[in-house]
Amino acid sequence: MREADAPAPYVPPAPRGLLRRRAASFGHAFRGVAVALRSELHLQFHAVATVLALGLGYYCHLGATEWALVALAITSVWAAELFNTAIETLTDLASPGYHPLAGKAKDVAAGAVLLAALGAVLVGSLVFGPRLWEML
Ligand SMILES: Nc1ncnc2c1ncn2[C@@H]1O[C@H](COP(=O)(O)OP(=O)(O)OP(=O)(O)O)[C@@H](O)[C@H]1O
Repeated sequence: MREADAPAPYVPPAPRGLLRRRAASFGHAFRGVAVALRSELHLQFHAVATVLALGLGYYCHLGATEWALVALAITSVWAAELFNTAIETLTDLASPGYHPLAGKAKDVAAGAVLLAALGAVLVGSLVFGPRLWEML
């Protein structure tokens, strides 16, 4: 069964009150990350890479600016991958059959992930490269 044909999940009524609605929105967002993480192999790879980068950063005693750069690089890749997953899902829903525009949407979304990943490799090389070189 295609994901698009799956029965719609139960959506509870929106909670009353501003704070409860905000809390519910955070819940939806975290559920989105969890759902994508369970289904997307690329995100699971990013999760492992994130743990490794954080561990290496701790080991190398990074400074505040370096931590900021590494954090930005990590979150950029996660954000791009999550947008890519959302676009792929919507594209499969809107265009289950072959369509050049569907292909274009997926290729462009994948391009965003590629650019974010290249940026992360650059940041990682500049921050960790010299330290690892010294260790060798
Ligand atoms: N409905 C479609 N119409 C036209 N081309 C498509 C369509 N679906 C996929 N493609 C082409 O196939 C490529 C791969 O699509 P696919 O949905 O398999 O994503 P993927 O890159 O394998 O990502 P993932 O591994 O996350 O599923 C797209 O980038 C696009 O070029």
